[in-house]
Amino acid sequence: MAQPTDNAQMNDPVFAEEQAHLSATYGALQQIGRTTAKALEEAALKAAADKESMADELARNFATADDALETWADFAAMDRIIDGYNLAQTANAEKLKTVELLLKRPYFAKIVVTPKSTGKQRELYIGAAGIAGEDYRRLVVDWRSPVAEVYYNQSEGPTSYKVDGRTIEVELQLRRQFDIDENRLNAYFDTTVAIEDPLLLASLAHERSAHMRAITATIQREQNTVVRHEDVPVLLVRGIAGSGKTSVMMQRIAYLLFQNRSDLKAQDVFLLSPNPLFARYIEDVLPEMGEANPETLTWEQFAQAHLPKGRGAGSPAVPLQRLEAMERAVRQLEFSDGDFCDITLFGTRLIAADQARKVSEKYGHLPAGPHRVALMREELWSKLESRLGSMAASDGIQDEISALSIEEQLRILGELYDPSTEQEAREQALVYVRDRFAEAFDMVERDEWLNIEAIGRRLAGGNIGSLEWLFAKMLVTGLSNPEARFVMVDEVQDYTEAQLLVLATYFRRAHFLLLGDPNQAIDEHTASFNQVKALMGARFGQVSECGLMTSYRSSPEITALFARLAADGARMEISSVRPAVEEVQLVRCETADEQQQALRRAVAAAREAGGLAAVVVPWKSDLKRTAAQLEGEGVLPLTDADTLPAEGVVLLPLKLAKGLEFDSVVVPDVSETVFPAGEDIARRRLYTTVSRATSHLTLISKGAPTGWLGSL
Ligand SMILES: Nc1ncnc2c1ncn2[C@@H]1O[C@H](COP(=O)(O)OP(=O)(O)OP(=O)(O)O)[C@@H](O)[C@H]1O
Repeated sequence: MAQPTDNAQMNDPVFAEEQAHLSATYGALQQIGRTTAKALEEAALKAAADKESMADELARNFATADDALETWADFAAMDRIIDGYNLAQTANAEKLKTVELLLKRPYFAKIVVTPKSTGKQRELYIGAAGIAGEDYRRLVVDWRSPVAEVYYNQSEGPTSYKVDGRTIEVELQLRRQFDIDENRLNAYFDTTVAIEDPLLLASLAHERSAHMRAITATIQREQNTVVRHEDVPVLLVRGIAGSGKTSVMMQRIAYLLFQNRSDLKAQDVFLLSPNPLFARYIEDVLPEMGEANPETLTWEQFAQAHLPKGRGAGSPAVPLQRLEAMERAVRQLEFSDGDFCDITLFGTRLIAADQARKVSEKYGHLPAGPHRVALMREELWSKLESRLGSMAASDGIQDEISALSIEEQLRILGELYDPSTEQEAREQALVYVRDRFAEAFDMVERDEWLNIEAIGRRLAGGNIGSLEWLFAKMLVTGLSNPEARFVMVDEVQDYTEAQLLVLATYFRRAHFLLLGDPNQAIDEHTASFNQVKALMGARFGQVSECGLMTSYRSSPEITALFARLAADGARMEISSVRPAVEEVQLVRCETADEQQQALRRAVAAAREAGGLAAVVVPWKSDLKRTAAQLEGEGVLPLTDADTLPAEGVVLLPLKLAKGLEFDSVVVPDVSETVFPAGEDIARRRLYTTVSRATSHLTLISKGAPTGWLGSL
């Protein structure tokens, strides 16, 4: 391994050579940037000028059918030319984005490989994106390109990578990592082993920041298995706390977007995150990699998007058997009179329940399910149109329009209401009525003419909560998102089987990446990994699995503590790659007063240690009391609506701390009363709490500490 000091750099020919290569690459990138920006500007000017002259030259002659055809052909040709400009502009804009990204750090690694087949040595520089020089030679190779796999495999000598399922055998002669800022080479390292990976250690040594960072340059071998995993219906990743599950998930999204560049858009990817605070914590990772964010939502946001207004997401603790019974019952479902509702808007009934019932009867020969509902929806749509048509013809409407302000008339009609003929009056009235009742079409589209509550109760054989309501709607109307291509579920151990079934039904064509840690299941009734596998296996046929056992977050001392708290199977394999910091502090107090003093001292020490510290309490209901104990200490209580600050001391409940990390963590009470030794959920809650800390952990106990801590 070469890690040149400043002095050594002067005399190190390799360093000088690499600095020269970096300077040349940087210069080339700047040149590409300039050329591309110029091309963009010139093309924009030319397009504007051409559009103007093309528009002037257009004959706009519709006198005869032939003239009209010719005019349309001219228009189409003009459109094609404009499309061509737009395409070139988009490509150039993309290129400029890549240059901007690479100018921050042109590359982070170099590999020298010799393919067995050709025996011709290749030198490749790997960066956050790929780009070719003006001479068309590859300047930087994208980290997601097939050959870059060799870098992540981390072994010198004979190795291989895959292209379209074909294995390419190569000899890796050199694997060099770089610490680079713009055009300055700080150091280079020739390495293969993670534990001696200086770039990784340097990256881990940086203070943690308010936002999660991409780990592109330092993805480890076991993590790379997940990032570059072949496309499978369901990939289940089990990883200990801080093993990089979330980081790996973000890298995989970037990888998939690259792999499927031609047809996968970020909006076809969905990310289920534990809470909005966490969603904000990760929102910079993909943009930092030059990619757009996927649709990120919590379970509550997902559920509420489909539930009737005012209905909460409800409890997810619904037995799976109940949903399975509903699935069986829907096969025998018959609609009955009470299953239909009026569509009413602003006090006007636009579609009567009885109309919906009649439409349903018309399709009575079909099973009461998605196909029949789709046909009914279409017919009710037409009925709504005719209803609005007759409303437009009624006298009252004309008075309503006349009473509108000038601004409203212009907004809705695009002109003032001043019809010269009956026909014109009716046309304008129709525009007005359609605008006023536009929401009614959405109501028809959302099948609000169906009484899902009543149908759901029949399917479930009793009263239903929000989750059953949602599932009943999916079963009966076919509500789903068949366009979604990938669904990522972080913290999967916190989902119940029922929630997973709802997600699997809604995203029925998507491929799933599920990441979690059974030791971090902090709620009752959530699915075990075996249950996750059985459920997803039954729906999608195949569940592939990967494991992550190294902690990149916590010091060895903290990792050793949560490894002791892990369930037996995982305990032995858990390790940390960070340098040692300090022992975990356990402060035993006998009185409430002592505990408060200890807490205040711990908070002061955490503040002193720098970075971001958190006081993590078990429940939301503990917040008020702890905040009172810490009054005057400048501790910031956090809620769902907040964003994580870069430094200071925050106070938050465990549920909100999920997935996050802090330089210091203070736990106000780890006594037997709060974490009873006989309860497994207490073990998991303690494991999750302590594993939020990267460097400093202080546990305070009022009375005897929980038996889960053993002889700490
Ligand atoms: N290969 C890596 N290189 C650099 N940093 C890494 C790497 N892998 C993980 N990390 C860092 O380790 C920390 C933990 O990562 P992450 O939050 O993704 O883990 P996790 O498994 O999702 O954690 P948890 O389940 O405990 O919430 C983060 O600070 C992340 O940046």
